[in-house]
Amino acid sequence: MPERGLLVSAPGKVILHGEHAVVHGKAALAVALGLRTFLRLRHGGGGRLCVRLPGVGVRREWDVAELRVLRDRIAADFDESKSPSVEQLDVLKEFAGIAADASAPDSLAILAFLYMCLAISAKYGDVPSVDIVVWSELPTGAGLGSSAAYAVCLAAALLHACRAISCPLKDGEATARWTEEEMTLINSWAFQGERVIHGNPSGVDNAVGTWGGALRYQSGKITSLKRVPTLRILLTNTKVPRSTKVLVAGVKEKILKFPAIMNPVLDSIDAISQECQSVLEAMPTNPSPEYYPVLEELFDINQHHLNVIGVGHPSLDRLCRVTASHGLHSKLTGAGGGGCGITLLPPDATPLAVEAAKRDLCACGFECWETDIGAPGVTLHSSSSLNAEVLHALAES
Ligand SMILES: Nc1ncnc2c1ncn2[C@@H]1O[C@H](COP(=O)(O)OP(=O)(O)OP(=O)(O)O)[C@@H](O)[C@H]1O
Ligand SMILES: C[C@@](O)(CCO)CC(=O)[O-]
Ligand SMILES: [Mg+2]
Repeated sequence: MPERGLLVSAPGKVILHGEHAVVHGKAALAVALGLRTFLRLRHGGGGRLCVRLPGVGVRREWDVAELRVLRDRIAADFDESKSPSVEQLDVLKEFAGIAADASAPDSLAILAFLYMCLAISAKYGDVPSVDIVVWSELPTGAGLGSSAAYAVCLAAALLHACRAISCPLKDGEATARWTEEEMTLINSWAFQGERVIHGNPSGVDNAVGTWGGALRYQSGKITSLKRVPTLRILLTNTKVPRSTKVLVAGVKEKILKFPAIMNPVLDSIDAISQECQSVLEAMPTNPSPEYYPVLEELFDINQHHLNVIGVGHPSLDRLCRVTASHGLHSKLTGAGGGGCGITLLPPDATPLAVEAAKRDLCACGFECWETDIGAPGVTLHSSSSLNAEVLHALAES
């Protein structure tokens, strides 16, 4: 890789089943999306570190010397297995002029950046003098893992800048992936970044952002699905804003208040993930309609459960009603409370029915699109793969 810099990307994700339950030790099934976050890092020199995050309206620049002092102030023995402490985050907030209880997208993005940059540079090298810009095809805060894709890109780029991971890209190659061991390191640091943004993440989103494909995740254990059929999924963004951190905290509160009522619901969600995995692994790669009634029923049951644990929203109820009126089954995906829903499109759904459903969803003010699933995880790109459109967007940001 030339010293000029690097370009990395990581995919968003769709959780088929197991959101929220996965935070409490149950299984989740998740697939990587064909929508990605990109990060370009350029070695700057001049002792400055510059970050541009156009998706959340951030443009910040610091003296590397100033960041070194800050790092030494919060220095502990930083490690990829250590959570950021409240005290460390308080010092970073004060430094960046962020209110103690701030939860705005730009504040959380800066905080995650500062933590990851200082922690990684403390462990592996020095604070790098670089220019970083991050942009995304993912909607922010809509349930598609934008925070994890951001954290995975940051982890890969900062580890690379500190020479803690190699440069797998060979001359003439457009893209390359890191080794399993390096991806494990990227994933662990991305998890710490997710902790800054989410408070108490399960780790499923950063696992998908790192490894890509389709996987089962439970208590940190990642298993690739044996076989993933080509599922057609319609994604719908209700555009209702919500915060994963707040929703995850709300579920925890409900479980503590009504353990005997909520724990069986989480067990049932776990059984749904199990059942869905068995069906997916039994399905032929090419879609076959006979498996779909079970998948659809599992969507319906889980959507009810997610309402019971308090993460539904009237906009998501509406989404489910609209698609049901066209014979299609939907559930929320990610943290819920608004954000995105997914609709299963069986091979025997007529193009007319799908088009009519899309039209009615758009008439509700929602945005919907079909996208590929099972995309590759964190990837290093040659900088020549930046197309004109992207270069223009970078110049504008
Ligand atoms: N492209 C980006 N640039 C900078 N920060 C980002 C970007 N994308 C996401 N973020 C950060 O992640 C936060 C959104 O994370 P949140 O977990 O609430 O939503 P999500 O990850 O999109 O959904 P879910 O966690 O349910 O899948 C934003 O508020 C911002 O701080
Ligand atoms: C809601 C949740 O289960 C998924 C968010 O995409 C939170 C998490 O697993 O960290
Ligand atoms: Mg998130």
